[in-house]
Amino acid sequence: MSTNQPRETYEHLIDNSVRSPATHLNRATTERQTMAATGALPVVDLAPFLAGDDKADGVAGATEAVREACRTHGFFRAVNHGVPTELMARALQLSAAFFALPDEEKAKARPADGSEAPLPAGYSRRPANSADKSEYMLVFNPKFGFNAYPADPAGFRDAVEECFTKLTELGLLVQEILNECMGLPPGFLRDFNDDRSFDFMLALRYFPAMNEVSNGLSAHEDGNCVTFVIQDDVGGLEVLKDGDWIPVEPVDGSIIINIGDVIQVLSNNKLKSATHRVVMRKPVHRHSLAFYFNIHGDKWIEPLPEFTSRVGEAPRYRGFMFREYQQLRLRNKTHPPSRPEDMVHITHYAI
Ligand SMILES: O=C(O)CCC(=O)C(=O)O
Ligand SMILES: [Fe+2]
Repeated sequence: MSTNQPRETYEHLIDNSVRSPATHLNRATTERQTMAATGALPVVDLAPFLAGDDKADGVAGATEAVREACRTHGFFRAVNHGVPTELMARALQLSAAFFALPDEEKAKARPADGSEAPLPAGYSRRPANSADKSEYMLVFNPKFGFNAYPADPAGFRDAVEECFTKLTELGLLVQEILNECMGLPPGFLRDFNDDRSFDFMLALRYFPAMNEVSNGLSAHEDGNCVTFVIQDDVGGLEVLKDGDWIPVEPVDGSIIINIGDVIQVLSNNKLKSATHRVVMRKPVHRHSLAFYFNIHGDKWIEPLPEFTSRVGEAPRYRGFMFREYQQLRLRNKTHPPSRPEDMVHITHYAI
């Protein structure tokens, strides 16, 4: 994750989703959150947290629902999360319009060489030797000035930036909820992870299934703190749970949230960074937006005392600098290039 990574080496940092059936989500906040499943994925209503009052009805139940989902699946579907459905649909639609442009047009959305960004921003495509088949636009928090945008389609940049802002707010909220779920002192994660310069978002387009089924994105775990996925109505994202691949069905207006390796390590495996993948089964493109709520590369990551010495449990991981882990993930995917078995997982630091 150092600056000036050669262009071909950054794509696998991405461990990384446009409209869906007219499913109407129940907006009512129930006293006790249910673990009701759409497909088999837990659903959590975040409305109680957005009521702006810690004591709002439903906060305790929703916190418990998040804890349970992160413990059992590492994944959940969030509803009433504060990101407008209209914004998500607009961003996906404009993203699809961008990817439909000729390659020469898309290639113009590239930053000048020498950018100081943690990863090269702008348009790219997974190399031909990659098992994964997609193209994407990578953006950082607009305030750092790293981003390169296409001139067309009009409104794409605004939609992407609005999404970035809303997803950052959601990331901060989910971080607070996880802090509570993990029983940490109030504000611990907020102070520990107070730099937003490594957060990034991908607008992704996957290619139509070639035969009946094609690889979209190989099985992986996300290396960051928490990931947020907004997907169109095509489907293909799947989560591994107890040996079975569970489909993450598209549901209009919902956002998929999953725990990454950093939280799994900090919690000494109490919360789970689940294996997931994208499998293309339809002869159409798939679009998604994946937002990586990350942590600064210089942070030292190790299991917290709350989950080790204070409870008499052995740490399951040795400590590491986040940047080092990210670089290992990159390098092993590209030298030699790109076989799923070359992927470095968090087990690299397991004790
Ligand atoms: O596109 C998706 O639905 C998921 C992407 C993903 O898993 C990732 O980028 O890490
Ligand atoms: Fe992922």
